[in-house]
Amino acid sequence: MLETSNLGSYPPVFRKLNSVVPQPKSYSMDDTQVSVPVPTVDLQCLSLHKLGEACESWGIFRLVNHGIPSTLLSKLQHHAKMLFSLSFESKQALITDPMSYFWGTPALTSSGAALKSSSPNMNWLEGLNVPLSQLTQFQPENPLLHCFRLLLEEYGRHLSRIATTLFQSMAKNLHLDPEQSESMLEESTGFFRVYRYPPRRSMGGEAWGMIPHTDSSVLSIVNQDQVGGLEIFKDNKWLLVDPIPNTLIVHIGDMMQAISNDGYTSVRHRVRVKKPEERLSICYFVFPAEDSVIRSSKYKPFTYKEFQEQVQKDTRALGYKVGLKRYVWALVENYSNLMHECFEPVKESRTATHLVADKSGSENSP
Ligand SMILES: O=C(O)CCC(=O)C(=O)O
Ligand SMILES: [Fe+2]
Repeated sequence: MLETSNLGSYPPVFRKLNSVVPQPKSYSMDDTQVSVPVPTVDLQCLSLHKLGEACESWGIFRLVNHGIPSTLLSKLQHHAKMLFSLSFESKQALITDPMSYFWGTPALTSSGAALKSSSPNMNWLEGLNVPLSQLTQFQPENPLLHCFRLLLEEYGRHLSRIATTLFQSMAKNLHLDPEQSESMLEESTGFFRVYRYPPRRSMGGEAWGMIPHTDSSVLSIVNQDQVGGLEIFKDNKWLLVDPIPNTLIVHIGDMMQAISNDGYTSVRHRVRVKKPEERLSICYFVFPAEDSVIRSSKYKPFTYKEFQEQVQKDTRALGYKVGLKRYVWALVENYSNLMHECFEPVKESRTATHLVADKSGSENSP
């Protein structure tokens, strides 16, 4: 429950607990909530067949027997909770480069600052952005932050191991060329997002913690507390992914979708904030090496760097992420044919976006 004494820990915009946040129609909250048992993958006895099925049919799975001590998971959650409960001003002062503190949006620039978007949507969250490769440079004097940093470092080593093991098994399943696939998951690109979703009280007090989106990553690995709120879109329905202690949720991201030639799907998901309790999650994202070219029969070749720059451009200009649709061969070709038929020069402002943008698609996120 949100204690009044804790109010000062929230960014001011979240302190008017009963204010209604405007949400576009496509994000309407009235659909029913049904829990879904997402497929389970056991990392200790990894079945390539089960893993393949989960990635093809769901784009998400629950990971068990991952080898992370439960004490590390609970210490991380506990420390994250304590950090977030510091005053808003202390967090702004303490959380400095290479970490960053943000709220209201998960869309950040490469330096970790909130990205200015044309979208009016408010995501009901505050978060820390933590680039793993720069974590050792962060030597905070604050003992709580120092301890949290050490825990994240240890956790980061586990997640690099897990992501690599999973990716290598996926690459085997997909018969990827081992030499080419090596640069498709670059451990040094890994970063954490630690989120707190402030609670909402009754009476019209509803908002999205995070609006519907797909992740741009190869893989994303979520460690959520027991409050719940993560939902996925499957078979035209939004379904709740219940929290289960000591398990992790793995999402297929856009890059994995492209690498797999659409064999695996980057799952659309969102976070609902409804309960009068705050929710905490610690999410890990990993990407291809920035300049490695991703080739597939579905998409024109691109590097992750280009993709990310495009996502940021779209988010600034349109208010949402166009994502992979921008790179679909057929759409790109149709568009240029259309232009030739019209005998018109292709104007800078009329890019393929106008043909492929899908506002229900998503806002930018990792
Ligand atoms: O907090 C969560 O459970 C999910 C966060 C998420 O989807 C994201 O950061 O992209
Ligand atoms: Fe996400």
